[in-house]
Amino acid sequence: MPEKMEENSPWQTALTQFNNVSKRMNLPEDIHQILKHFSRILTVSVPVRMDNGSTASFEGFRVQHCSAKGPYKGGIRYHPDLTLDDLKALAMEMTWKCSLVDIPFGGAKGGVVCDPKKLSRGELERITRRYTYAIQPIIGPDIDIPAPDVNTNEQIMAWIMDTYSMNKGFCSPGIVTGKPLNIGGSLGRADATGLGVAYIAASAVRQNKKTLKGLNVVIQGYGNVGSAAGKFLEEMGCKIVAVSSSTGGIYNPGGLSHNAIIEHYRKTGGFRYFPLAENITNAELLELPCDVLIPAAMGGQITKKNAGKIKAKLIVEGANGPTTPEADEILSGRKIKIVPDILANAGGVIVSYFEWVQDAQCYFWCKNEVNAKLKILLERSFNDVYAFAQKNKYSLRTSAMMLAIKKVADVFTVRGLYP
Ligand SMILES: NC(=O)C1=CN([C@@H]2O[C@H](COP(=O)(O)OP(=O)(O)OC[C@H]3O[C@@H](n4cnc5c(N)ncnc54)[C@H](O)[C@@H]3O)[C@@H](O)[C@H]2O)C=CC1
Ligand SMILES: O=C(O)CCC(=O)C(=O)O
Repeated sequence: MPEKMEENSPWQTALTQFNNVSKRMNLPEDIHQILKHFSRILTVSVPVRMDNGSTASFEGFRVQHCSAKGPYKGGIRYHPDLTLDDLKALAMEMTWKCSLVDIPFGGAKGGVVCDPKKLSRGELERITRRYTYAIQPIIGPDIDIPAPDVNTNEQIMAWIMDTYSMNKGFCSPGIVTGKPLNIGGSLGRADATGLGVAYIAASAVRQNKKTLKGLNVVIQGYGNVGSAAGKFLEEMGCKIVAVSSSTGGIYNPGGLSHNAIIEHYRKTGGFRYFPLAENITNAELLELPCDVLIPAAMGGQITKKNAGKIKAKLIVEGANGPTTPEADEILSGRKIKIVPDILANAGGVIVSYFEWVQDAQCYFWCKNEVNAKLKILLERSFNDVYAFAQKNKYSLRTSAMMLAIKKVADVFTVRGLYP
């Protein structure tokens, strides 16, 4: 019997999902035991001088799950509600994600408990530099390579790269990905996760002999991932009908122009009160009628409370962990297809891998080359997962996890890392 999955913390959910998939695929017990634990969890104190002269101490973490296939890889999140529990779930998911799309990394995730909206640029820089100093003993271009996640961006990656390089005494571009171009960033990284979401949406509708042309799309969270997905899906012929940020969203069944809503956000700091659109809450947005729903904000948004009211035909998970296991079951009973996060949002870490490769060889690729390689990896991964799901009658999530875990287990078997 699979373990019952309550709407629990992200870590309990990730662990229960792993336990259930592991049981289903008869994962050897010794490998199961290795993978349910973490290689290393570091908690750090980040004391920082604030602009008003006081000193504040923030809590920071770096969680490293498994490095059997290569250095640890995963983003850095700045959020006031961040917990170690969130990061454990996210780090484990990074191991599965990298494995699924065949890039030579293991999983990690980190972050600082802080609210960037309440910090000045100087405070943000000092937090980032002090956090980098604190986790420096366990990161490195061949050890653990951070990247952007929620509320972090290429400027923050530049400060991490600079602090690490200063402490080492030489310039080390390969320490982070998602950096600005002029310090070793890759063309295409900023948009890669969203472009990947669009490629995956196209692959998913292709299975029903359809194209994206004319499909209505709703996107929760129009940040780095959501807005890039919106831009590319619009270019591919979709109609973006609703978008949101943490303060709420807008809806126009006739369609919203990507450029116009971005300009409105730039001027007002939000999407609400956009001309010719209805203001809606994030909860209302998830229940709108549409062809494709893209959650691209925080985890745990689609739950047993709203899963019965979702009207989308297809869900493509831009965010990490947006659907709880109970919601998954309800949606699957309602025949709503879900492309899981570890496949749908893998475009970001794939181009991070390309950035790391380019930094190592000190030779940089053009954007077409980056995007073409991204498309090949994502379409191949989607086809593998889809074929496995069809053959075995599993959901796309279970199939993706099984394929990913199997590849990690095979590495343990060959390397002989287990007793
Ligand atoms: N940045 C990346 O390359 C990758 C990000 N992800 C995941 O995608 C999601 C979004 O990440 P980013 O776009 O990088 O972050 P971001 O910080 O650029 O954007 C987040 C967006 O979500 C909105 N938001 C925050 N809380 C919300 C809430 N409670 N309800 C509705 N909207 C809310 C924000 O206002 C913002 O528009 C996260 O789950 C992240 O882990 C996954 C793979 C890669
Ligand atoms: O680009 C990366 O290395 C990691 C991105 C990330 O944190 C994620 O895929 O969730």
